[in-house]
Amino acid sequence: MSEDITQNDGVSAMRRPKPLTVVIKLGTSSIVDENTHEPLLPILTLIVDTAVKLRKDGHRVVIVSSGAIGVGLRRMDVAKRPKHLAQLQALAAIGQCRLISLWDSLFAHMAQPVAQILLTRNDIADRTRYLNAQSTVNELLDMGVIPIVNENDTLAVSEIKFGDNDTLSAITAAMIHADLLFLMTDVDCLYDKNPRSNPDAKPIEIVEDISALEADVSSAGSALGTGGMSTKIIAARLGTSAGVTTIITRSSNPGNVLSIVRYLHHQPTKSSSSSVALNLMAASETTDARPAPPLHTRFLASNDPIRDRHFWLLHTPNPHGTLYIDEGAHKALLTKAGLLPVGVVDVEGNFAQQEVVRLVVVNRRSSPAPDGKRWEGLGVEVGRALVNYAAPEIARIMGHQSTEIRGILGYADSEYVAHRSHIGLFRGESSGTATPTRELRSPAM
Ligand SMILES: N[C@@H](CCC(=O)OP(=O)(O)O)C(=O)O
Repeated sequence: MSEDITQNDGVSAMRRPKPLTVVIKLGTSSIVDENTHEPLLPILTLIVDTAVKLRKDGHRVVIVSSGAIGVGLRRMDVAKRPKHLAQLQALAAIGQCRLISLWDSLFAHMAQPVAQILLTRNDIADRTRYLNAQSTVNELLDMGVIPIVNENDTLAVSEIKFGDNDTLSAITAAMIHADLLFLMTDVDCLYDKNPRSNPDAKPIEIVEDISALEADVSSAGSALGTGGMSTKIIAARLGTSAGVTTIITRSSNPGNVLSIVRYLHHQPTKSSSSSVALNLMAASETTDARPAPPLHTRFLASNDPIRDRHFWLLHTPNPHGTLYIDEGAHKALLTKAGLLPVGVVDVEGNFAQQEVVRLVVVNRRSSPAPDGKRWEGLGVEVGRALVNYAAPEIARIMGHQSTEIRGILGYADSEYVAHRSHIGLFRGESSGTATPTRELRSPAM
């Protein structure tokens, strides 16, 4: 992640880290006052200042901005967030237009163009739309524009909602292979206990392995927003699994973002071969004399990130069905083999070829439910796959050798029910779309 640059004299060559792609997520409570719903102009102005400085440092910046409903409440003089979905959607439609115009006018003072991107989960579910969203955001970044992303609340109903913008920001960051995701919140960082009720709570500054995290995430979201600390942890799991270093820091001091990025992007020595990737790691911090950055929690990105098609597969909502597979098949998937029909135990749903299904591991030796439901509802979801055969076909070939497929179906498109490159396996991160069969590995809380 670093590049060689040759100075004008053509003699001295040094390495300087490549610019970063930085996603900054602001929740409703950072955008509008919780009681009056008036925009928090001092914070918004500082965010603009920070984003413009990051751009001047050469970085690519995306803002994920909540606040449409909050701004809509103020615009229509509605005192309390309504419960009715249609009213919320109407307020979001009113507020989003004001919100983006507010961002646009603030950034216009600094001659910084911005763009509005509104997404629903369905946009992510459809592979073509996902790739379109990815290339549009990348194109905007190449043009030096700051995309401002929010959920398309007017279209999103519960089953196609991200639900909270923490998740949306992590999916956006993963989609564009961001280096850093900042989740701005009302505390400096994550603590081992709730700092509001425990004065001796200790900050957690670096999280190397999020699955081993022990922290109190009981702080609820604000009256307007939907998130809280727990959705930030889910977002951090998503982000880090996709190779995005995820940072929690205080939203009331947006300048922290700039200090942290500069700290992480700093090149310690001229001759060092260290890269941005190394700088994002905890170990490098013990060896250089940089001034400490502001307090924050940094979740380190996975060294083996799940990206592109695999990330999309795992986080696409509403899989079309379920394949129950045995433990032998699961083991084979872990060693990077594809899914053969012999390892499939049961099929649920009526999906077609090339649709996404859940993969659920069951223990073949434990007998299926006696009520004729077979394996339905049993097992643990371990991943998702894009299948080569439709549900009725898999029902016929399951348990058989691949060499028998042609004899059974009259044709054989592939020896695999799903090719390994079309299978994504969970590693402890949450898709936010988990099924009841899925055993989520949540942090000890
Ligand atoms: N999309 C919604 C915000 C969703 C939400 O509540 O997000 P957050 O405030 O980040 O918990 C809006 O713009 O009002």
